[in-house]
Amino acid sequence: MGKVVVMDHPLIKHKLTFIRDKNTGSKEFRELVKEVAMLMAYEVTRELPLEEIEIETPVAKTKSQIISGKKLGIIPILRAGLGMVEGMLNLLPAAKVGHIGLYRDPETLEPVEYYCKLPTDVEERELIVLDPMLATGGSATAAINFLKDRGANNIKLMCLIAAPEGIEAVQKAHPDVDIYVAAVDEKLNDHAYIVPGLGDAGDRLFGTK
Ligand SMILES: O=P(O)(O)OC[C@H]1O[C@H](OP(=O)(O)OP(=O)(O)O)[C@H](O)[C@@H]1O
Ligand SMILES: O=c1cc[nH]c(=O)[nH]1
Ligand SMILES: [Mg+2]
Repeated sequence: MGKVVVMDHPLIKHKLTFIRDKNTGSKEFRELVKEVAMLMAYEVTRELPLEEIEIETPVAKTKSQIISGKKLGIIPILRAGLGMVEGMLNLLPAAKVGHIGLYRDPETLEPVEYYCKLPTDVEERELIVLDPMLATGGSATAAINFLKDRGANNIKLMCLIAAPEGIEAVQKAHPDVDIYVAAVDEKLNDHAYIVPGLGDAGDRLFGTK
């Protein structure tokens, strides 16, 4: 079973409070989502393999470590996942970005695909799927299915807020995928919104209703 890593850093908790607040407008919301994604990138990359190279400082030759040629891919689930891309790229500038367009049908709650553009060598990359919200888990599960159908086999999922139901659904469908979240909330409401959550992440990022 994949692990679930819940961030416990004070900076993440602090910023998440203002992300949740309904009085936070789109500009600040976008900035905060970007910043939390950047802070989470630090944790989600913790296990990247290192290799030692020789360099010369102004004082002496020495051996020092770099990330060992691992190819990364970040995969935002449109739309709301887009809000996390810039923060990730700030720390992982060489990562390729693939996009999966999905929306959740408000009646059936089933994910509907409308776009998919991935790096050609997706099967060779370590992939991090981005979506602020993991509610029923239907969208994340479908996105990971797309990636696996195209040969990907090294996938992590990174979300801001998860419902217990969503974590359970992804773990059941994809037991090989580790899940990184800033918070696990209480439950889903009758419309499958996360409680207390932050509302509709896409609408708050982009100012739509
Ligand atoms: O876990 P689930 O029950 O599938 O719900 C989560 C999905 O719902 C939201 O997207 P939405 O459908 O609102 O699309 P949007 O990003 O375009 O707003 C969110 O960004 C996730 O992708
Ligand atoms: O709470 C939720 C659930 C799904 N999608 C969102 O944006 N928010
Ligand atoms: Mg939305």
